[in-house]
Amino acid sequence: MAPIQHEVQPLIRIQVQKREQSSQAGVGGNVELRRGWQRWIGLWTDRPGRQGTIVGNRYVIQELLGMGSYGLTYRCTDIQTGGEVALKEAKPSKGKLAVRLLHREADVLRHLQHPAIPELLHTFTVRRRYYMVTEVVRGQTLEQLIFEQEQQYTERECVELALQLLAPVAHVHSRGYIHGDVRIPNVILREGQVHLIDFGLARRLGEPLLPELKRRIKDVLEPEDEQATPDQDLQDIGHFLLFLLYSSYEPQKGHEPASWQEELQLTPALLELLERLLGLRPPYEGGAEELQCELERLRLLL
Ligand SMILES: Nc1ncnc2c1ncn2[C@@H]1O[C@H](COP(=O)(O)OP(=O)(O)OP(=O)(O)O)[C@@H](O)[C@H]1O
Repeated sequence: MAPIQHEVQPLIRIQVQKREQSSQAGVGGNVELRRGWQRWIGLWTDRPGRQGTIVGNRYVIQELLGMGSYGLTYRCTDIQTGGEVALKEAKPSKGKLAVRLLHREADVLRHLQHPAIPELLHTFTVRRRYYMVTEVVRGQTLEQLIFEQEQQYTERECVELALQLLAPVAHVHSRGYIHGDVRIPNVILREGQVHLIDFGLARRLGEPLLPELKRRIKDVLEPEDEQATPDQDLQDIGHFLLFLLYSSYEPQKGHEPASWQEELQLTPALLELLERLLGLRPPYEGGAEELQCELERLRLLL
């Protein structure tokens, strides 16, 4: 498969790299030594709970679903209902910021109700650790599908997936928030249906980025990203589409890296849509609704 990361990277707004860069910000002195030390402490303090461990007298850990920058998420059995849930814990090594983000995530999810967004079921604190319980989405993230399963998507399938993703994103906007982190690792596909997860960076429309996060990513933050606007999620859908489209790109022999426009050779209407999403042409003033109409129109052409 094509080296997607490399090809798309120059265009991807810095979100993909935010996490790595954030750990470097403000580090002085012997950077390597300090980083190594922090990594070691992180590995120890963030070691996942074992299978069979009961959390909060109610949730039995079955497996670790994933460890992100600020949280550990487990698939658990709820002893009270017998059902499966996702249990997310703030990453201990990330201290108060991770706990704050998890509280914010639960607060946002409380305001959302959409079939493509996991429902918030419960929050609790045990031994000063905060936990959030949501519906579990059994499936694979688009990141896993593209990079591990080497799944390839046609233009039409990409448009279909973007349309599906737009539904929960539009719902988030209609409730007065932006998701703020619409990326392939935060989109799960289950039985062909898209689900949007990870609301840790969600913000109220117009709300500036948390000062703690701003400090960590000050080198890479674009000024227009500071105040939350729906455009940021739409731009992220543009990057999401690029990742999907590159999944079926095969470089020619002796190929020199070129722009994504040259490499992907897209249907003109799709090219225009992407350029508008990525800020290379006038944006969609009508937000998610206008984008939805455009994608539906495009689907008929492909
Ligand atoms: N409700 C869920 N159902 C199924 N899997 C989930 C769910 N929530 C999270 N996961 C899995 O756990 C991983 C980490 O969860 P999440 O993205 O919420 O953590 P995070 O620390 O906020 O990550 P990030 O670094 O991407 O911000 C996800 O990539 C996904 O694989």
